[in-house]
Amino acid sequence: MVKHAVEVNFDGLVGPTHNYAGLSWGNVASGVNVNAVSNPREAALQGLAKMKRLADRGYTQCVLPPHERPHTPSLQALGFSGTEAQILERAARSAPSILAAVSSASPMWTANAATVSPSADTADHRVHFTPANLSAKFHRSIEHTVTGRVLQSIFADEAFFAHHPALPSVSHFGDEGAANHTRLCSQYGEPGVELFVYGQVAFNEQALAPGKYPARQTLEASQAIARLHGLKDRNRVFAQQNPLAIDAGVFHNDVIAVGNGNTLFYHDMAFLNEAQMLDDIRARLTGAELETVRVSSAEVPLEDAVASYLFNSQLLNTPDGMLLAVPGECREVASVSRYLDGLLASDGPITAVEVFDVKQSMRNGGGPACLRLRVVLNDDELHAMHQGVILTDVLYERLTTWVETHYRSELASTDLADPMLLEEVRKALDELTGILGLGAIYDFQRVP
Ligand SMILES: NCCC[C@H](NC(=O)CCC(=O)O)C(=O)O
Repeated sequence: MVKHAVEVNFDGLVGPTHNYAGLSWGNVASGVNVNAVSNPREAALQGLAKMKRLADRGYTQCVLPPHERPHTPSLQALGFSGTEAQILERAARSAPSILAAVSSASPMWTANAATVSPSADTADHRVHFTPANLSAKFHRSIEHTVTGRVLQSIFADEAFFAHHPALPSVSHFGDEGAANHTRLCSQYGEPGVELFVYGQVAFNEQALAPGKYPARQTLEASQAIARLHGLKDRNRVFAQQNPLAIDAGVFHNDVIAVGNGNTLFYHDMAFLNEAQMLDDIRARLTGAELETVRVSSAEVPLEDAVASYLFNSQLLNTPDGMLLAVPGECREVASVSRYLDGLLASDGPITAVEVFDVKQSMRNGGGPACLRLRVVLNDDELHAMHQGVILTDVLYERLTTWVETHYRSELASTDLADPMLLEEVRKALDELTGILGLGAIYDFQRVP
């Protein structure tokens, strides 16, 4: 019997140290906005407003907490010693890039938090989670420990949920989580086809790979996740990203493709071997025909797709078709805005477009889809998970007040060494774990 299931979106709450440090080579926005002054308060409120709008429309919306930043244990591991103030001061003086890396609010992009396989797809019929090692970028490689703790705290019941440690943190198994993973199905509760998209093959030096920018996800990582999660051949497809797209700034596949239900929305430059991939999906998808919404380079040039983040949109079911939740930048790029008008006039599966302002995050290369981790849960699983992270009106109000109380409205790279900032962050996060009922998830809460 197929169980009723829903897609739950877990958005990352933007952390109090949100800043522009230019840490992500290959991510165009991160490079362009390096050293701009950020507004962490506005960033967090924009994220909360997106969550609230979707919750108000009836979607089950949850929150994932930010991480402790600057992360002084990472600085200590790299040889900076003394009091916390001295550690920050010494890092700022001799290694400002390292201080910036351990201060990034990058855990906000929860599409990179983990890969999640719904119970309808897995061999043991549990929901499987693997935090992404994010080994391609130092500032992101320090996320998975706390991400794993948070996911285990929320999905604690072993009868329903299985947790794996992150893959080995080396480039051979570079894993960027759900940003390179999308699932196609007829109904959420039916077995689906999980599409794993990788940037390069690690153990074959001859294989085609991008020449300019790094490919963050490897085939070997994707295959390992599929094995760990107990996915059978009929529940998984592996496809390579077009290296030309990566070299044009498509550092994750979710910058150029998004799937939901039986629909795959993508750009014609997204995949290296599109025809084969579509055949592989069609051969496996049961209960529905695959619908493709393919955007040609003639309609939307690749650079416009990257500038607007058209494909970094959330594709959501509505009672009559699908809603595309796009970033505001899509209406600022002429070809994309025109395309969206045409899309709405067509009679395809996407029947509505709504604009969301997540500009603070966009300037670091994170659109609406980067900010959320999708977790398909059946009714029993939804009931079994920790309820304190579900966004209700009350929680929205509490989190908004919490942000307004604790967040600065300006942050420059020179502020990262301010010991007051670290104190503010810890005070705020300590309060947040209380609000969300998550227990001691941060290092500073666990040190005796
Ligand atoms: N899925 C969107 C991820 C965006 C993220 N940006 C960053 O980390 C930029 C941070 C900075 O440059 O300060 C990344 O590239 O992984």
